[in-house]
Amino acid sequence: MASTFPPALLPEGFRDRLPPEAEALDRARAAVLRAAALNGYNLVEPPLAEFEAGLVGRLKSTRPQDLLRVVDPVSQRTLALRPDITAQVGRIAATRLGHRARPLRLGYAGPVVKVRGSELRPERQMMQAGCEIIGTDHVTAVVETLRVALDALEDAGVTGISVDLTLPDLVALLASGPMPLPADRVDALMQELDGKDAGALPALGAEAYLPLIAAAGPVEEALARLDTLPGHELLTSRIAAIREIATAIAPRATVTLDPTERHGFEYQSWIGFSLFTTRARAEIGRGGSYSIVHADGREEPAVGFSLYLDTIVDAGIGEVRRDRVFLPLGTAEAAGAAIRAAGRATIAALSTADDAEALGCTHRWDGTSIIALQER
Ligand SMILES: N[C@@H](Cc1c[nH]c[nH+]1)C(=O)O
Repeated sequence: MASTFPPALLPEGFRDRLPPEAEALDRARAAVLRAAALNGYNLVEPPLAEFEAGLVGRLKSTRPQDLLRVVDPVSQRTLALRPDITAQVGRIAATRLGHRARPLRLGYAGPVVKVRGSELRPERQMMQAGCEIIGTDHVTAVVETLRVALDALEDAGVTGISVDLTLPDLVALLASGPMPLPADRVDALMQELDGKDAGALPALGAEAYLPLIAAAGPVEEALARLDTLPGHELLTSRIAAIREIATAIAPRATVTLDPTERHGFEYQSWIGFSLFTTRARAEIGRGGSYSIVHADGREEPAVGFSLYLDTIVDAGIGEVRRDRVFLPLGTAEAAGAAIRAAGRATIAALSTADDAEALGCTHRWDGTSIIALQER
């Protein structure tokens, strides 16, 4: 009979996680939730889908075209799959937890779905896990979120961590104040800064911004270059904040600064950061400050981070092999229970034909003790 299955089993950007990666993903997720709980963040579990209108607007940046949407036959309304849990945490903080004392600390973990993958990360479904502090975006809160992110990453077995700091709203603020530039040129300037195209700045009348291009790299050198810009209160306070953050996390991570990096920071405000490991090309996380829009239009400051657990797992991090002990048919239940209590997995024979090695067992129970199987 001809197969009725489609030639590609899954849509582009979606995949099955198999062993041992599925287990590594689960472990990474547990590491984030442990770090969150130990640092006083309470867990929230928002749903996978909600009304489109609920996901757009809360953080001022999500656009309907960035959402994977469906028309719900039940409500006759457009639903969207969440592309980012941070916006949902913002909704919860502004509504059902609006009365709770601030700062409010919330943690989360779950899958998110993007309408499009990126070059470095073609997957459209990813596991996101993170923490948000709602009620402040002070530098002390930024330092705390970075420390919790580092706790989680270290617990997950990630090494060679670097943190790339950025100042998402810096150019716009400088242009509207201390380093004036007509509003119609600000977008062009930002694009040239994205491309680090120093040659294009004079044509825009934006020579003053040249030091921003040079001010990318290891944090101390980058700050020294930023210091050469004429002293403005705004810049001085940002430089001081970057120094404070860098000093606080430097013992645990390499810190770099790219003051004009905007890519991926659609809603972050004064500070943003990307997390990397030497073992993966793509980011393993991102975060920063932002504001949550309440129903009455009031904006509440917040700061947080999200880790992209798939990138960690794809780098081969977090795979822990557990001993697998084969229990021949008829093994006493108590014997298996004792082996499991010691943290080993048991694989019980269901028939005399079951083969320990073929089933991936590392050991076998011989009725009195655990015998290692030969390495194949
Ligand atoms: N959710 C953002 C990162 C973030 C968390 N909190 C603030 N920013 C992202 O995945 O890019």
